[in-house]
Amino acid sequence: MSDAILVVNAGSSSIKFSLFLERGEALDLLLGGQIEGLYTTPRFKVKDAAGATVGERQWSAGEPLGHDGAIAYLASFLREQLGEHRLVAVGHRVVHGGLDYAAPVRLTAEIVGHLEQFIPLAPLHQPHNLRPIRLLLAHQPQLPQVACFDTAFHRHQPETAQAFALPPEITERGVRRYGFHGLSYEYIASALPQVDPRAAAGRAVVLHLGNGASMCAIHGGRSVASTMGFTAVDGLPMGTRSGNLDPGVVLYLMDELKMDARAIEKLLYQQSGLLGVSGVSSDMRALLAADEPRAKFAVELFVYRIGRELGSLAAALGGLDALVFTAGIGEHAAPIREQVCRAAAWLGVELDPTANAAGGPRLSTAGSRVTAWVIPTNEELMIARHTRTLVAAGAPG
Ligand SMILES: Nc1ncnc2c1ncn2[C@@H]1O[C@H](COP(=O)(O)OP(=O)(O)O)[C@@H](O)[C@H]1O
Ligand SMILES: CC(=O)OP(=O)(O)O
Ligand SMILES: [Mg+2]
Repeated sequence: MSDAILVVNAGSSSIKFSLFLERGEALDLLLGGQIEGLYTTPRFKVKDAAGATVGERQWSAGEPLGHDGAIAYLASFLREQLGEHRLVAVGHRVVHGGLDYAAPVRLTAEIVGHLEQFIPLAPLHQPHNLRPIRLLLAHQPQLPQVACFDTAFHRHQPETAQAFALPPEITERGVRRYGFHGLSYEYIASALPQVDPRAAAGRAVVLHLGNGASMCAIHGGRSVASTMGFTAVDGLPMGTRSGNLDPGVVLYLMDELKMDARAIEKLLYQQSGLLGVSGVSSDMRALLAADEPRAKFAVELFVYRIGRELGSLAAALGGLDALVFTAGIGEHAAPIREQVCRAAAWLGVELDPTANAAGGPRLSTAGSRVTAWVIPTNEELMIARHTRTLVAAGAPG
């Protein structure tokens, strides 16, 4: 029998989860999976640490499963899987921690109330992140819950990296650059010393290219700049998000197209990015396989923007020692990595095409001045580590 930590990453249409067992110093994955397609075509799939399927279910269109139903289903599934093991804590990914949360925190109803104020800053994520926390607080108030924030890793960036050029009365309201995907970057920063000690002590740009996509400049293990800002719609074009935009475009949409805030929100978060530009799909696999010129242009634009941001982040670092690719596209899309590395040749990146086609981990030639790597991210393990540390320290709940 072991103590178990459940990790929950609840998104707008999916709930991802992992169950870890505490084995001395180690956190061993027992199982991990997700319920995706909530409200449309819900599918549940769970695998054990060796990748074998241990649970699978689909719901028919006549059984619209939402967040609450999915959580109830998960609770009974996990109770069964836990068997002899004892659930000691639940760790959650919470996307926005605002100004106040620069580290993980043991959750109380009061803190959840405080975190609800950031819903407008992360409308695709925050409300869904908080929902299972509220439900668990109501049903199992004695079970320790910990929030791990995507913003926390970036909170110690230099002030110049965090500030917008706005008057202080606006900045003081918390209107500043936060940056996201911090749990992923923190995990990569923890793994890089074993992979490339020189870069871990020096200057690396990590490219988290998933459905949400961002890049982070890391110096000696600390975040110094990132492409996402006040919200997770900033920076690179993403699956359905626009990425950075001249703010004048928003004024134009309001004044000339008479769009209100909700309509603009929908456009920028759900109808833009790879999906909006291609008109085909938000999924990079579909775009790489498509012949339509618009699909090709969406990929070209994605790579171009990455190249531009790379120059900017390398400038913030004062040079570059390594590039690290991670998340769905970064880990699996060799053609994207190849194009990005070619666009980064001027910085000293020399790609080894064979290594790239093989998926790395090293992508650069032996003689390359700047190294390039694939490191699979593990936000769940990072959350489990934080949760264990906080609960072991007896943080009050
Ligand atoms: N083999 C692949 N080739 C190209 N893109 C891929 C591949 N596998 C996954 N992806 C991309 O990764 C994206 C999902 O990344 P992921 O990090 O899992 O996202 P999220 O955690 O934000 O849901 C998908 O939208 C898809 O475009
Ligand atoms: C912050 C963010 O964009 O997260 P995700 O990639 O999960 O959408
Ligand atoms: Mg993700």
